[in-house]
Amino acid sequence: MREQEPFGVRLRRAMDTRGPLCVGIDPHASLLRDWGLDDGVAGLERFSRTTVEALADRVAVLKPQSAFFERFGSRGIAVLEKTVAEARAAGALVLMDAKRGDIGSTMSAYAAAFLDPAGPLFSDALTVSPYLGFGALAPAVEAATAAGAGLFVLALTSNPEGQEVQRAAGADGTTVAATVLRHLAESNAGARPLGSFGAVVGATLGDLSAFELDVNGPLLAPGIGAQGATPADLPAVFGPAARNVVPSVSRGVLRHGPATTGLRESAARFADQVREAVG
Ligand SMILES: O=C(O)c1cc(=O)[nH]c(=O)n1[C@@H]1O[C@H](COP(=O)(O)O)[C@@H](O)[C@H]1O
Repeated sequence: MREQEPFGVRLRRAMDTRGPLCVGIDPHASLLRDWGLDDGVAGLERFSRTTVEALADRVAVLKPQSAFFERFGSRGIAVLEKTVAEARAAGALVLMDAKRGDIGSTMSAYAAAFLDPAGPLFSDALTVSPYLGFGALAPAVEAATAAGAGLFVLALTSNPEGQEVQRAAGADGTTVAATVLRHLAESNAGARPLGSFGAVVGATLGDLSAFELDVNGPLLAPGIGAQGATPADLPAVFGPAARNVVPSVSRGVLRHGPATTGLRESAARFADQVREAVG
């Protein structure tokens, strides 16, 4: 039985009350250094806890990037577990950025790792990769639905290298990205006010009017800040779908730590700029 409301319902509410900003928790070695922390598990823990304490009570979504925790092995994963639990307890929705994707039978295990409410890494949503076929993600779709969780499926990523795969077209001229977006629209059909199955669409990509971005689900828009995009770019990239965009910033906010005020003021500035750009 579902233990909580669907992710799309919870996300829409959070976007409406807190504003739509997502802040990534990406403990780069260079950021740990800049914060005066050691590049080890103690530094990782301090960095993550500081970010959660500064932001989890005010931004809609926090997005820990799993790789930065995995690089410390089991002790890093233990910090990730605490980070997820503390962020959720403080009221943020947690999007686990692990970009998982495998054949269906293995995808079931990834779903158990991140989308089973009984698991220690259970998160409100998970980033997943559709490049083994959207259908291979079915176990994650099922697990997310059962748990009231969500998925963000890579569609048009913020990095320039993504285009050779994502804009490749089949015999009928349909691009890979358009196919992913169509599957998402089908997965979200009938959901109100917003489906739980989102797309990742970079804010760096310029005009995307060739793509049907209205999938009745959220659109995670990374690339703001360090990768060069700004909130002012959102209307031109997303058009009418901008109302469903969750703009995502990692280094652009994190570089203002370790002071809590620095992190909060930076997030507030991005949130203001998003409000000015998309209302
Ligand atoms: O899924 C993501 O979050 C993601 C997708 C994408 O297309 N581009 C992208 O940069 N990301 C992630 O978003 C974050 C961007 O970090 P900054 O460039 O520091 O804001 C990193 O954690 C990336 O892994």
